[in-house]
Amino acid sequence: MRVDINDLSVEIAGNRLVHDITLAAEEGQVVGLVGPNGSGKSTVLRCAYRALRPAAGTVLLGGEDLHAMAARAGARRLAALPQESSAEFDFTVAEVVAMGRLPHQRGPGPGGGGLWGKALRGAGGSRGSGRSRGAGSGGTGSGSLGHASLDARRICADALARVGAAHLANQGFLTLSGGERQRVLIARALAQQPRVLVLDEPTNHLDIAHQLDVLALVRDAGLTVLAALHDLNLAAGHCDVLYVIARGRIVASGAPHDVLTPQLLADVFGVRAHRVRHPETGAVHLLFDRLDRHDHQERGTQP
Ligand SMILES: Nc1ncnc2c1ncn2[C@@H]1O[C@H](COP(=O)(O)OP(=O)(O)OP(=O)(O)O)[C@@H](O)[C@H]1O
Repeated sequence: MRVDINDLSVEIAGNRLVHDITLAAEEGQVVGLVGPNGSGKSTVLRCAYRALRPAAGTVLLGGEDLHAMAARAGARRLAALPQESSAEFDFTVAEVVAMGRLPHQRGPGPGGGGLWGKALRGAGGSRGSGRSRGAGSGGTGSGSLGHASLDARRICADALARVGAAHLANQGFLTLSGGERQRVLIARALAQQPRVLVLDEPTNHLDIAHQLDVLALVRDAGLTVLAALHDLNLAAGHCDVLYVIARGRIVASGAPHDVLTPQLLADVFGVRAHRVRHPETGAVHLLFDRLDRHDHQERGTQP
């Protein structure tokens, strides 16, 4: 399913954070957003997964306005991994992944019982309850899916296995390391079986092997992906198209190595870049040195 973000602007408390952002991800493309800290990547993505309503512009999923869709219809099409999950899930890993199935569950929606109610309580009500569970103390591994269909259980188990976290199924989410949490939240997004994935820094907290595994997994999932990434080599190696954002505006877009030129990297990121070839694969990699701040400021740009 293609994604079109058209002329998107976001204002908070009278400040315009992003201006006239237009970008497109074609069906099955992995599209990366790169840019310095505070440039607006998360703000754009938050509009794309409906955590923020834009002041102007649209987010279209397959040509339909996401912000005009019912919540459940949107969640069947699009799953998100926010940069920092504010929810402190007092649930087992299996239960957290099972929440990915909520948009597909028949019966009452938000405000009703079952998993919807449990998830909503978890996002707010359980904060600070201190009722976290250790490994092996939290039930059956199918967790809250005790009453779910075999199909849903299989989908959740498969999603956990794909991120290499099947062994964590019974562990309390609050007891996980940062990288384990990140992988479980990616499994939850996969269990949602969306057509579009929006990922804000998916490699956050992950060791290098898991960074490569998760990006390969995302690449191979066949979904349309919109991802904010800080590591420019990972972005170049795993994205079909990159958009560069600086100070709330898109300043470049295209195939990764056409976009990440030494000039752009100097202007936008304040670094001197050297292109080198991998001795075995021949793939281009970038090496960076910090540009002298004085030089950088004289060019009228800000890192
Ligand atoms: N709720 C808010 N209120 C005020 N300013 C905000 C709010 N949310 C974001 N901003 C500001 O908007 C700008 C863009 O923030 P955003 O989180 O989108 O940047 P980013 O490119 O994702 O940064 P990073 O790489 O550091 O994650 C920043 O200057 C930030 O301080």
